[in-house]
Amino acid sequence: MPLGPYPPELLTTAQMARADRLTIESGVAGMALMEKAAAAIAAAATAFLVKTAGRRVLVLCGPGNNGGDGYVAARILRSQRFKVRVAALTPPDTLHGDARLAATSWDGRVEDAATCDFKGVDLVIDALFGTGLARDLDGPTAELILRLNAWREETKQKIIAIDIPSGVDGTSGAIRGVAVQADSTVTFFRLKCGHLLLPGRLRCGTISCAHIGIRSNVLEKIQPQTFVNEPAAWRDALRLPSVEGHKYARGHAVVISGGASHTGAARLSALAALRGGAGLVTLATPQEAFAVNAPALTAVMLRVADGPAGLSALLEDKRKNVVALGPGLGVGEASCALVETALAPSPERRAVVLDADALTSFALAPDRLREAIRAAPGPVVLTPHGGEFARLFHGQRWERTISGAPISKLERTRDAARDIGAIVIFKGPDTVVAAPDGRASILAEASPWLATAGSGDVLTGIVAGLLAQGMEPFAAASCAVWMHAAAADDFGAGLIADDIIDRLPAAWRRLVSIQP
Ligand SMILES: NC(=O)C1=CN([C@@H]2O[C@H](COP(=O)(O)OP(=O)(O)OC[C@H]3O[C@@H](n4cnc5c(N)ncnc54)[C@H](O)[C@@H]3O)[C@@H](O)[C@H]2O)[C@H](O)CC1
Ligand SMILES: [K+]
Repeated sequence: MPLGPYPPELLTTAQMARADRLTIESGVAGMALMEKAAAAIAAAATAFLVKTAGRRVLVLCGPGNNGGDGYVAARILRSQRFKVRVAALTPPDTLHGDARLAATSWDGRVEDAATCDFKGVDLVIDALFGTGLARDLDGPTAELILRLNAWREETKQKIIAIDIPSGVDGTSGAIRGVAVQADSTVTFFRLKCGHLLLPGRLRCGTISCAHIGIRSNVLEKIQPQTFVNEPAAWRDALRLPSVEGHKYARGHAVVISGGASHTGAARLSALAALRGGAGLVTLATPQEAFAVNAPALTAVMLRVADGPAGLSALLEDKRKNVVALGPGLGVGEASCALVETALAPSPERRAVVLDADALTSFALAPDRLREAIRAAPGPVVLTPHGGEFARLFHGQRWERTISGAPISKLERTRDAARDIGAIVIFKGPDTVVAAPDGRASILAEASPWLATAGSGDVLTGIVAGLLAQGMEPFAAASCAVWMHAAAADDFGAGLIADDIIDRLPAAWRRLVSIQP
């Protein structure tokens, strides 16, 4: 369960190391950063121990500066009269730099972590590895982490991780061999991508971010491209209705219905587009499905549009500025032709949202979709889930990075967006949105109840609704993902897709109440 709101930027471990270097070059001592980091950890530990009346802390220290933070936190906690034990992977006199200085500030005993026990311990502080983790953990270190996790499971006692649970790759969220299962993670300056990407996020517990004296202006040099998907990242781009505005000023979205036996999905998208803020929404239906769709619609309008010719005729109305298709559309050549019609060159910068069958229809011919997107006059947003993503982008690099970590969902989405020239919303519990120019956002938290039939159709509609209002496309895609999650969060347990639509006004109210 992460706990927002967080600072907007997300960093890779290399970017964090650069922030650290730039700060030290500007005259701040590395030890001063470490003292502040350790103080934040000690404060989190104290809050826990006071609440539980526990007194006994075990700090597990690794060979680098993460371990250094651990030694300093141990010293601070002992000065507060907690019973503190320190166990280390390597003897303190083998450490270097700030870690060595930190270790000398601890004048107590240092046990061997490989053989230490957890008897009577109320809280473990994991200071084994942080952002310097460079390869998979194995041998005695891996055994220690397995023992630690088993102790937590058995005793229900808690673990606080310094910076990131040891074994989680800060950049990708991958587990490098094994990883600590923390209850709480205290990180510094900015969250790392691996805090929000799965499976890393599930190892962090609640995440908090402490300020340790690194100034935000270092980001001007680092230029992060990845953001937490929270309103701070896109609230300025939101279009709110103006007093003198009319419905056409808020755009007209067209959603394409499937055949008579597959109409529900597109109706969910259409209603969500309206709730997403489009001024008008038309459901374009094949003649054969007209009688099914007509009695099921009220505020959404209905027009017959058979095949590409019917769609072209409908789109002659220049005010129809977004087309969304895919939900319930069917997989095959007929859907490819409809997508190509929606993307066809025209003087208008009409936006297109492609989901579900509109994506799967191109699985055997992704180049054909790429060509159509390249020729499209307006922004294009694709909303694949894992299966659709794998089908469409199967030519992607899947191998590991130089350090051996798997390519993350973030990088795969970014590659896909660049490759196909569209904004890609890669759905899941850690939904990533990426734009062809490299910007990306990661959703911090989503209700597991969102994994329900029709949920994706609703997201497609919200994207269309926001694009219809003229919102900048990357912002619109990120905002749609957030609104979808916020509506689900507002509803709570037992959610079905229709409930997400019903709760979109609550998400709007949250957004309207935030001052830009
Ligand atoms: N960034 C900041 O502003 C601050 C960071 N602090 C803390 O420092 C760590 C990062 O420290 P670093 O020394 O770079 O890395 P680690 O401590 O995570 O570990 C590096 C250490 O471990 C060895 N190593 C790496 N992978 C493995 C492995 N799989 N098996 C065995 N050994 C491994 C590597 O060779 C190094 O020796 C950051 O997380 C913060 O906690 C500062 O204290 C505050 C400022
Ligand atoms: K750690």
